[in-house]
Amino acid sequence: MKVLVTEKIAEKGIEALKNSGMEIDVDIQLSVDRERLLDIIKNYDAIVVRSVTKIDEEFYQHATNLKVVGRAGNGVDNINMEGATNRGIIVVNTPEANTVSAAEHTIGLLIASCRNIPQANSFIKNRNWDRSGFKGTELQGKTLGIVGLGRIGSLVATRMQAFGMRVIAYDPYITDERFSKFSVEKIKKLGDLVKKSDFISVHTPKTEETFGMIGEEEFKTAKKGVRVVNCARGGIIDEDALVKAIREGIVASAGIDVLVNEPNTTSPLLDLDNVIITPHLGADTVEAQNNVGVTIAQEVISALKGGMVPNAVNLPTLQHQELEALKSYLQLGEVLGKLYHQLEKKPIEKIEVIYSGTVADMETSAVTLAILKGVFEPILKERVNYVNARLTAKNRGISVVESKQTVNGDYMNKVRINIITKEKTFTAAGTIFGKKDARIVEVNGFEFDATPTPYVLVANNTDKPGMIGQIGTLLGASKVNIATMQVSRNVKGQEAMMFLTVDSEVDKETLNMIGNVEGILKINLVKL
Ligand SMILES: NC(=O)C1=CN([C@@H]2O[C@H](COP(=O)(O)OP(=O)(O)OC[C@H]3O[C@@H](n4cnc5c(N)ncnc54)[C@H](O)[C@@H]3O)[C@@H](O)[C@H]2O)C=CC1
Ligand SMILES: O=C(O)C(=O)COP(=O)(O)O
Repeated sequence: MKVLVTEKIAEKGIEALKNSGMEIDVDIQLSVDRERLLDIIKNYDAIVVRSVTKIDEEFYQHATNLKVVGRAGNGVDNINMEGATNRGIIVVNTPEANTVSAAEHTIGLLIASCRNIPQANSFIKNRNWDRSGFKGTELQGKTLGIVGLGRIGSLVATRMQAFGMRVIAYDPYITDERFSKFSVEKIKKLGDLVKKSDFISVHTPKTEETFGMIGEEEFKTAKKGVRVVNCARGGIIDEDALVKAIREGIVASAGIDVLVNEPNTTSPLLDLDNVIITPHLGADTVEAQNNVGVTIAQEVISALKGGMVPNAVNLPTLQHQELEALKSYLQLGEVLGKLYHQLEKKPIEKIEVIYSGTVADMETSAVTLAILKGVFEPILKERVNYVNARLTAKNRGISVVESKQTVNGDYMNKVRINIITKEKTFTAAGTIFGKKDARIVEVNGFEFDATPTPYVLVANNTDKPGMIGQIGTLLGASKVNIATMQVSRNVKGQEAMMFLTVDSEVDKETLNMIGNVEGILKINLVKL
């Protein structure tokens, strides 16, 4: 596997990638040398970027072997998510790794701007001593309005409370409990927050809704002398409107870490004395970069290995513990799904997934993805993965319905799939014994207790003497060892199903010979 790193990440991260046996190329120039990037990206399985490299539709068209985009950081606004999902490319980031640094930088900008620290520093370093031009303002007793009370916003909120600030926030997407948890007053309308705040700090992602959300209209109603900070994304506070509001004396100072266009040395904000600007340094601390580097390396490695990754942006969000608890169910889900196209050939109309018992209390959306991945893998191979499994079903006109039953049946937990076609419904069910032992417990109404193994022979036969012996003889003759064997029937003398786990592949000729045995109705080698 080859990984291209186009922006500076911590040495520890590079080492971790190398130690996993990947071939790593680091070329920081490629973040801005677009032509060369597009030219060589086809040679790579994964790319690791920060906020500079633009991962857009044109990029994906050249990245024909790409499986993973690793964002060594938090914001993913430089990455086209739809393009990745359509192609089954996993996008992973490190949303927790640099939050403290971003919050601390926000606070640094807030204090430095309201006390004119950078301006005074430049002044004295130019060999001037004059205290008259730098009078600041205290924080204590002032109102800080936070827009976006997420990871970083909430850290800023609690830290600024220690300065004696009254903290209010506008975030329509979080619960009242989150406001209470951080002792932050909830403001229902952005306009009201703007009117009440002495300081405004934005902490939302850049979205269609947030881009320009603090603009000319908002500045018209803001308190005269309001101070603003943007350490989130350029343009959340509209840059032109900010320049105007500063010139008009509405905004007393601004602390800015991010600009709409980066890198940028020509923004009019740079000409204003009461604006202090840093070149996107929010995440630039030793701790954050070590954290980010090591985390992204681990994530890219697991994503390349084809598994679920906790911080995959275009997959259900899972915490590490949740993922641990779900691992065996993901494996079981894939196994159940894989049975279908290896046993049946009918086009699917609908897939029902029923979770019952203890698994019903878990975050099962990822297990449904595992089932869908399993269903399509035998016919689409590596073109289907966790990222595009749902989309693949949708594009094929297949509806997917999940339901949960908390009542326990025969098993502590059970995952059941009903695959509905025009002619019939295929069913399969499985359970997890103990902590991690997956078992197939039912296929098409026949009950088993079968441990999935890479090769399974599944036969439908008439329930009569001699069937097992004949299959055993034919497999023995072709040197295939039977590991385990289970036979299930519902009515004596009618149809039965055999489940034989075998230690190696069974060749076509042997399969044909078994198929020709009188009483064998159907035989399939299933690869799980
Ligand atoms: N300057 C830097 O170097 C860094 C910047 N960032 C940026 O900081 C920002 C915040 O990051 P996190 O706190 O980790 O994100 P988060 O996802 O934890 O929190 C964002 C919050 O914004 C809220 N939100 C979304 N749309 C909103 C709207 N229209 N109005 C009000 N609230 C809205 C969400 O409900 C959420 O609570 C992101 O833009 C991220 O890219 C992050 C790290 C470093
Ligand atoms: O993590 C983020 O969202 C940041 O803004 C940090 O960006 P960077 O990795 O320093 O280019």
